[in-house]
Amino acid sequence: MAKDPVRVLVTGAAGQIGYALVPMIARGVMLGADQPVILHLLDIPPAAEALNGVKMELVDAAFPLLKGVVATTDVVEATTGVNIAVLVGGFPRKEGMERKDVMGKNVSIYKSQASALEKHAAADLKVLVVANPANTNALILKEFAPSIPEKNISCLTRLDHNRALGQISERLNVQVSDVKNVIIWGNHSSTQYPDVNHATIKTSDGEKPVRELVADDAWLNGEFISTVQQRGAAIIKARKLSSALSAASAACDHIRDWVLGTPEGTWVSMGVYSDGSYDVPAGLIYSFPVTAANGEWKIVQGLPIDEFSRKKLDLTAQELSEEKALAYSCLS
Ligand SMILES: NC(=O)C1=CN([C@@H]2O[C@H](COP(=O)(O)OP(=O)(O)OC[C@H]3O[C@@H](n4cnc5c(N)ncnc54)[C@H](O)[C@@H]3O)[C@@H](O)[C@H]2O)C=CC1
Ligand SMILES: O=C([O-])CC(=O)C(=O)O
Repeated sequence: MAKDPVRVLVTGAAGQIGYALVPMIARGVMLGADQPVILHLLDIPPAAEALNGVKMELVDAAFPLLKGVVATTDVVEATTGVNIAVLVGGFPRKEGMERKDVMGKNVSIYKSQASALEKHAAADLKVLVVANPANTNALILKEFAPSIPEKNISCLTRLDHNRALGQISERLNVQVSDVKNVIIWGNHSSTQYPDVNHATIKTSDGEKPVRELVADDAWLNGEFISTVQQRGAAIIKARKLSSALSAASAACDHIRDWVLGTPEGTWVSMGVYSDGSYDVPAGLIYSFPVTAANGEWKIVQGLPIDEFSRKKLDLTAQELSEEKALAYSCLS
């Protein structure tokens, strides 16, 4: 029997990530090739005409899985009945800006969208915040939507995770699909800690540690980390626009693995509400290694954390605590 359609909200749908993301969702990249979808697209009035253009193109693409498109500038209409919300709407960072610089503009959007989602979305709503500062926007959303279970609110660090896989694959000249279990800890910002201490590569002799195959700790502890941390800025410098196709693809990976489950023996990185695991302060949205099954994620427990890593986990937690305070000061 055909499945019932899932309603997926994309905010900022007239923007550049939105333009890359909506066709992926309509093709089944996010929820599977047998899952019909109804897209809810939200943007603000100055972008209404462009948003309508996106809707026209979705119609023109004749996607078999796409059962409807609601394109609107009305938050209530956009959020009504949605099962999944991918929140991309906001102001992107420009060259020379840190993600903190876009804080004031964005947190107030997330406060008001929290209320709309709480009132109008489906009971099983899952939220992915993409817009920066992604962790802190997600935290504000959580705090101003107390009836949405905290386990249903997350932010995107999968792009950073995929960037780390990509760097290892390039360095060793191996297939990216043979690299797994890198971790992005902490904030989706330049303090994030891309950790390869538990990452492996599939070889003809079985799985081997990334550290052993790279055999260059100076690179792994230095340039590798800074390249992943600064990749967003490098893309902005090259394109004069921030990452879009890779961000859209990562958003699909994030939701797909959350809803459909992670492969056996593989974890991914997701920004989720901290419960104090790994001595990360509770009450932050922090990126952890997670596995998912039956639509629920779980933080991978018990990984040994060496002294080098400990400092980096703490540094990015510190930044998130400061961002939280700054966000509240922007809201007051
Ligand atoms: N977490 C991650 O890995 C990444 C996050 N980002 C962030 O994603 C966000 C979107 O990036 P782009 O698509 O490149 O930006 P964009 O400027 O092309 O699109 C943003 C869209 O959001 C709309 N918008 C603004 N306020 C809104 C509101 N209140 N409600 C609904 N829509 C609203 C704008 O009109 C625009 O159409 C930015 O905050 C960017 O920094 C970008 C790349 C990666
Ligand atoms: O760097 C930015 O502002 C956009 C972004 O989040 C990324 O590409 O990781």
